[in-house]
Amino acid sequence: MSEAVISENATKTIQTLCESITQAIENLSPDREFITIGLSGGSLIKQLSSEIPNYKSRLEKYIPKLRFIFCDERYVPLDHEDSTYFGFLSNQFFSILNVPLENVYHIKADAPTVDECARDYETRMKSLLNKNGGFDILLLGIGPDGHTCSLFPEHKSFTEGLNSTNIVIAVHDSPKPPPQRVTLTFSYINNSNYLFFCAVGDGKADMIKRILIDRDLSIPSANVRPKFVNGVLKWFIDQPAAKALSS
Ligand SMILES: O=C(O)[C@H](O)[C@@H](O)[C@H](O)[C@H](O)COP(=O)(O)O
Repeated sequence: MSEAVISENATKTIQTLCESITQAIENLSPDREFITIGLSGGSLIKQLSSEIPNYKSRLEKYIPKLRFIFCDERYVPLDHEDSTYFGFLSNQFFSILNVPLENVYHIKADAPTVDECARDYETRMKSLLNKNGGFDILLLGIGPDGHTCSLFPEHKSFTEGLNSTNIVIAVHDSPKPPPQRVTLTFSYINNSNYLFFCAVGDGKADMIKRILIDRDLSIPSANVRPKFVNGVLKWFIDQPAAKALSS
């Protein structure tokens, strides 16, 4: 199932996203010992952290089951301002929800190389895969160039991300700084149950049209599609990001 939910502004978009995350957790919970949630970086960090307190009471009883991973992460120290983990920590996301930090699977930033960092992260990801061989809920952002996670257009990360059988690959020369990153690959992204994209602002409008109307598969984000009949792909978009859809 694929759906686009257009809200009038960024705040409403994030509210709708948080409502869907909460419902997905409620749906999955009866059958699950634990539920994996993949986080992305960029603007999503602040947006999610500012809205999530409103969902705290509904989420409270599920918190012990939640396991957080990162859909991609920058290979920088864990207390570096570019670290997505640090971004969520410093915006109080985990503390607001009382998530024990041992349930947050961050990269080993002191791995000697980004390749070793990717291999180590993949090893720890394996125990979190669900029976479909994917994750439960992935929260995805999209860049103005159409990248998602650290899978960039016209870049080795994209072809490798499409073809690799690894869960996690290393990126050495990301066009968006910082250059060294690790990222999930498409097969594991697309094996996941709930794929929630969040796109706000008119900087995303052209890409949203090329993905949702033109179905342009040269754009990495357009290749995010659940493989399972029950898989859900939902785009949470504000009016400015949706402005090219009706023209
Ligand atoms: O680490 C990163 O850079 C992200 O994980 C990246 O994939 C992000 O989600 C998009 O670039 C959208 O970012 P914005 O919402 O800030 O445009």
